[in-house]
Amino acid sequence: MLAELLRLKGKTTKKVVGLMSGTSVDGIDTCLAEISGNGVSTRVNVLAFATYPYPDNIRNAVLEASNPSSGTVEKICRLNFTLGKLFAEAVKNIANASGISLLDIDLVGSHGQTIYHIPCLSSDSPPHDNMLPGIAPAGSTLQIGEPSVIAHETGITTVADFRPRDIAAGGQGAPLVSYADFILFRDKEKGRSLQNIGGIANVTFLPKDCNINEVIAFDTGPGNMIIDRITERITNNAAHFDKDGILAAQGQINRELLLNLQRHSFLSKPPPKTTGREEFGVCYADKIYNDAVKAGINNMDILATVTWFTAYSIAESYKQWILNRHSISEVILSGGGCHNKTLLKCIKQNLDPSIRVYPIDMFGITSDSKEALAFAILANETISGNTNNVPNATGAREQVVLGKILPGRHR
Ligand SMILES: Nc1ncnc2c1ncn2[C@@H]1O[C@H](COP(=O)(O)OP(=O)(O)OP(=O)(O)O)[C@@H](O)[C@H]1O
Ligand SMILES: CC(=O)N[C@H]1[C@@H]2OC[C@@H](O2)[C@@H](O)[C@@H]1O[C@H](C)C(=O)O
Repeated sequence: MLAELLRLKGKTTKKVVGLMSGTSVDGIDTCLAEISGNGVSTRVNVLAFATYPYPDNIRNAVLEASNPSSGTVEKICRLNFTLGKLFAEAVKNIANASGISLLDIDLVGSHGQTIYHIPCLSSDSPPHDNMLPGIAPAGSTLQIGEPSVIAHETGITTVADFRPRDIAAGGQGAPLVSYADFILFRDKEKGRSLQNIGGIANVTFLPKDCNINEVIAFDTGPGNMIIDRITERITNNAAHFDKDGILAAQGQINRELLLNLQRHSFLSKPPPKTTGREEFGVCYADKIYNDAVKAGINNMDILATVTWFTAYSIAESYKQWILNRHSISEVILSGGGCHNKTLLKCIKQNLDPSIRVYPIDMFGITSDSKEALAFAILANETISGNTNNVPNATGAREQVVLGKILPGRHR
């Protein structure tokens, strides 16, 4: 293993595969990139990207495992190795599609699949939550997709399980892409927001000419998660998302429903903050839908209103936590939500007209590939021995080296 680590540390340009499946549970984002250098001198060249969709049974198994009322230790235990296989297949598929041998890939960085996330235990958490009273309560997080399977099946050294070390350092274990955003997008002339719209939406704000400790990053709230679930309800599961925002465009905003949504406590919570299915998942969205139907609101208006609320939660978080001290010149969007034209229109309407809003694709990175690329970069940092969390984003007490390293087959 030492020989492998020394080989990798000595290699200035590496072929790295980043793997990420997020809270939308739509599939495995797989990015093959050439990464040169490390730290602030990192340079990346994306060679290939693909999303390998989860088969329906796997998607349902992940959603079931993520729900405390249906998940069991046996289901999670089995799913961990099943996803490890699928993630390994994703590496093999992207290598095959790119016409390169697995032997030419130096490293894999795998986020895995979040099953459950507890950002932090408050000091007054119920005893059964905080089982070690008197010892600083920490949060906890679980990502599965067994990296030992990835390393064994591909023969490639794999870095995975990035979030726990940040939580061990007192942070919330998320958001982590802010490190990659800093590496790739900091600018000497202007402040810019990198806004991810995945199942959950999160922002990295890079003040003009900032250093890593000046980065502001947090989850802004729901991304596609509520929109997806309401779309499933109004289409009786015929659709999992509002393609291009076509359905929401047919509806009108219901003021009463919007006011109710805007009262969600997450919006007024100061950073550092992260969220997930636990707060904005199926249970939350189903209650919103069922109450709205009882109030006589029609389906398209419900979808139009939650779409507007998602945009509002993003813009409102800028006003509350960024624009009070900084100016934002541009917002660069990534994540699958970029494809929702109605959501993009709502975001622009909620932001000051002076702020330019455009997709990340203008920087040669597709909106769907950014997170997978970020975990390739994080893996390169870990193998280089560099700290790669952003304490200002997660609340960690210090910068730490994230992840666990599983050596590939002996070369
Ligand atoms: N054409 C489209 N029109 C509207 N929405 C779309 C379209 N394509 C994808 N999406 C949305 O993007 C979502 C997937 O986005 P993405 O892969 O960025 O989420 P994720 O990475 O799983 O989430 P997170 O960043 O929270 O981990 C889908 O669930 C859907 O809501
Ligand atoms: C626990 C977890 O998986 N959180 C995700 C989720 O999806 C978006 C947002 O919430 C972000 O905080 C995080 O993922 C991204 C990749 C991050 O860590 O930056």
